[in-house]
Amino acid sequence: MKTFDDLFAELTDRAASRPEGSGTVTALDAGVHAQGKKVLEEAGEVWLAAEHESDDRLAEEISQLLYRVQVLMLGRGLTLDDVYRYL
Ligand SMILES: N=c1c2ncn([C@@H]3O[C@H](COP(=O)(O)OP(=O)(O)OP(=O)(O)O)[C@@H](O)[C@H]3O)c2ncn1[C@@H]1O[C@H](COP(=O)(O)O)[C@@H](O)[C@H]1O
Repeated sequence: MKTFDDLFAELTDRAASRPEGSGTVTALDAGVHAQGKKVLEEAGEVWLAAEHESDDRLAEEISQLLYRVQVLMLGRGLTLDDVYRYL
């Protein structure tokens, strides 16, 4: 099963190799403003799912929020260590 760190490594590779058809590449090219909007949008969906949807739907929304946070991190050039040192 993929972990948070696994996904970050995968997205870092996408950013470097820029494979055709990658949604991550498109999201990175859209810039930090668009990336931040996606984080906010997914956070809202997580909130709504937590109040109104099943555990499985909530978990799916959380996975999308984690993905969007990682895209924003890459967009700003942050590493996992930059964040983990505050945990
Ligand atoms: N984990 C994710 C992931 N989570 C969410 N998303 C994207 O976020 C979308 C869901 O978010 P929204 O609710 O905003 O849906 P949407 O508005 O229809 O999305 P868009 O039209 O804005 O793309 C999905 O359709 C994906 O485009 C993800 N896209 C990719 N990944 C993983 O990232 C890796 C790299 O993916 P690619 O860059 O696409 O190769 C792979 O392992 C993927 O599984």
